[in-house]
Formats: sequence, structure tokens, C-alpha cells
Amino acid sequence: MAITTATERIRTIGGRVLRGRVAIGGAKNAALPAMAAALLTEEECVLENVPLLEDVVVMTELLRALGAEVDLDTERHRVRIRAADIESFEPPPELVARMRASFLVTGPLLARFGRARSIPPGGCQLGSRPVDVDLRGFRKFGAQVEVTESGFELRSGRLRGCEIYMDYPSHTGTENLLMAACLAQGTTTILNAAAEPEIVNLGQILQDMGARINGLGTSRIVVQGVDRLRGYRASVLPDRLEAGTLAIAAAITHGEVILDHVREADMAPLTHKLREAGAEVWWSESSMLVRAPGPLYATEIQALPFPGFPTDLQAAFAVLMTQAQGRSRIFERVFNDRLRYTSELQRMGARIELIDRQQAIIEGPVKLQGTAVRALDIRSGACLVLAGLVAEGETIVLEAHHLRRGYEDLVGKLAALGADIHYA
Ligand SMILES: CC(=O)N[C@H]1[C@@H](OP(=O)(O)OP(=O)(O)OC[C@H]2O[C@@H](n3ccc(=O)[nH]c3=O)[C@H](O)[C@@H]2O)O[C@H](CO)[C@@H](O)[C@@H]1O
Ligand SMILES: C=C(OP(=O)(O)O)C(=O)O
Repeated sequence: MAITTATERIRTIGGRVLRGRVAIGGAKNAALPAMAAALLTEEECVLENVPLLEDVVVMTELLRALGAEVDLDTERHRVRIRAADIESFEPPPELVARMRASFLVTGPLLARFGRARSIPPGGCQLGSRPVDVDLRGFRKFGAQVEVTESGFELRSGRLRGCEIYMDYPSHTGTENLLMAACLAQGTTTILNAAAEPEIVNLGQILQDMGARINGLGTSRIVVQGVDRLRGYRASVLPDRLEAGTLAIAAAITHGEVILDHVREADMAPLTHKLREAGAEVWWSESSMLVRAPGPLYATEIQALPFPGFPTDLQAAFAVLMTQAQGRSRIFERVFNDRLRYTSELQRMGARIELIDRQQAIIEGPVKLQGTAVRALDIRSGACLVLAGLVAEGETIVLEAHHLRRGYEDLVGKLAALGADIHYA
């Protein structure tokens, strides 16, 4: 698997009803921190259920550039990492610029080797995305943090356990500080921590490595530092965002789809909103059935940290709102510029009024019209693909390479459920 740079397009002819069964893969946002955590030990770490995504390839190359041995087995969806001999403490800027999770190597490097250097991380352009929470936390641990022209220079002796109050429950910030705390001397308490399932997954992997952590999944995480960590053998949790995208696809096409390998608790925010909008959701162990035989109704979503509605499904849910009867409302409370995709939906005929950069009103139902639209990032790309499923005629999603960062074969999975969709 190589990193793609070519501009790709996805073509869809709308109007097909999705039916069938699909297996959900491992979560990108859980696989990436788990890979970074391998830097905390010289022992081998083995991660299963790894999704084959561009971001996973980027993390593979980034860890190799630091000196780790990394074997990504694409047949088995498995990665083996051994970070015995680290040669560099500076991940290559061109890789750091590609995704937010690249910054997750700084916490482990600082905790184990006492040094790290990085440019600010890249990722989807969703408004302001600082790493202040991480830097303030590193300083609390006793590290020297120098902000240079190109980025950040971090140095420390052994980190000292401390109490950290996070001004915002940053997702990757919590992960970075949690990993660092595992090797700090003494007790660290992280207050106002984020509680996303991917963070809990990381915490459980760290526990498997010998870390002593309490309070995972709550806003108060307490870590008793240890002198060393061992390797792990773990599995990536199912991707609630892939599952959510396909669940919304089933609802808007008035189809009936079973999603296998999904965790009910992780899907609760979406399940509530789908039901409120008139879709049916049934659970049987780790399978989720979604069907929408009748009309869809207007609803409101507020994107918030977990267990709030996931911001990464906000754009996909907007497509459902275009198909729902009445006036729906979106309030994006996590990022300050994550509604830019609405202008692409408007080009397809969606009736959307932007109140400001974080609020939109959507009137439905509207028959969307296929046309050429542009993916701006991973989730806006998925949103436009979904819009194409219900649009009249042909939709071409330009710059569809963004989707490969976060979805393993979304096009193939939708086609297997009956969509008329292919790469062009
Ligand atoms: C790789 C990964 O896991 N990415 C996810 C992660 O991004 P990410 O970790 O970037 O999300 P954060 O929780 O850090 O950011 C959310 C909000 O917090 C603010 N903030 C963040 C850090 C900081 O120091 N100060 C501050 O104010 C940001 O400006 C933003 O408005 O969580 C997001 C929210 O669930 C998801 O959309 C991303 O898919
Ligand atoms: C925002 C995302 O990724 P990143 O944090 O890398 O930009 C995402 O997965 O939707």
C-alpha cells in the first residue's frame, strides 16, 4: 500500500436502495494512537484489525523514519512494531503535515527518551486546531517546551507526575498526555479529560503494556507512573464513524442494512438521532440493523465531545436532513469551521442557510441533483458520496483521495450494498 497523491474521482448514479450486510473495520482514530504507543517500549507490539488506510501508511512510514521496525501486513490487517533502537526524535515534517495523529509520537518520545521535536500537525482543515493542551501538559510534567519558528522543541529529564487541568477535553491531547503519564515518576491526574471510545481503547492497550490507569472513559484519569512498559498484543476497536456513515447511507436510501462488528454503546448518539429522524435501529449483540421504510423527519444535532454527537458524522447527517420533512438544525460545537461542505451540497440543490460558521438550518425534503462537487476533507468527502446516492443523475466527487485517509474501501462497500458507484 502506497500513499496516494493522485487526484481521484468517485462517480455515483443516485436512486438505488441499499440492502445487505457489511463488516465494519477497525477505527483509524484508535489504530493511530495505538501505533504511536509502541514507542513507549523496546519490546514488540502487535496490533490486529488495523484498517488499510492512508493514515496508517503515513504512521508506518513516520515510525520507520524514527528508527522503529514496522511490518504492515495488509493481508491480515495486522501491524508489528518494534521501537528498540530509536535514531531520530523528529518525525519528518512532510508526514507530520498529513494528519493530526502524527503529533501523538511527541508524548511517547518525550516520556521515554526525554526529547522530541515536531512541526505543528496537519490534518483536515476544520478551523483552529492548536496543540496548546498537549504543550501545557508537557510543561506541567517538567519538560522544557520551546516554540520555534518551525514548531516545537521538547526536552526533559524523567517526567514528573502532576495534576493537569485540560482547558478543552482535546481528543489527541488526552491521548498524548495519557501516554506520557504512563512513564512519569509518581501520580498524574488529568482533569477534564476526553472520553471518546478510541481513548479508552488506547488506555486499555497501555494497561496491557503494564500501565496503571484508572478512570478511563471519564473526565478524570489517574495514572501511577511505572519505570518501563512491555509490548502489547491488541485489537483495534470497530470504527463507529465508518459504521455511522453506512448507517446514514441505509437510512437516506430507505434501505435495510446490517452492520456487523459494531459496538452499541459507541453508536448511542447516532442511534438516538436516527430514531428521532424516523429510521429504525435494531441491535443484536455486535450487529446493527438500520432501515427506513417510511419518511424521514427534521431533527437537530449538536456536535460535541463524546458522548455528544460525533463531529465526524455531522456532515453525513446533513445529507439525511436534506431528505427529511421540515426544518433541521446543525450546531457544530467542536470545530469553528466545519460547515464549509454545505456550499457543495447547495450546488446539488440542498436548501441550507448558514447562520454562522457553526450553525446551519436545512430545509427538506429536496430532490438533490447530481453534479461535480469537491471533497474538502475525509468526512465532507463521505457526505458528498452519500448525497450522490440520493441525487438525480450522476454525481462526481472530485478530490476523493481524501476518503482514503479514513475509509477502507467505502466505494466497494457501498457497491456491495447495491449502490451504483465506482472510482473514475
Ligand atoms: C486523529 C484524531 O483522532 N482526530 C480526531 C480528533 O481530532 P483532534 O484531536 O484534533 O480534536 P481535539 O479534541 O483536539 O479538538 C477539538 C477542539 O478542541 C480545540 N482545542 C484542541 C486542542 C487544544 O490544545 N486546544 C483547543 O482549543 C480545537 O480547536 C477544536 O475546536 O478528535 C476530533 C473530535 O472528536 C475528531 O474530529 C478527529 O477525527
Ligand atoms: C478530522 C479527522 O482526521 P484528522 O484529525 O487527522 O484531521 C477525521 O478523521 O475526520
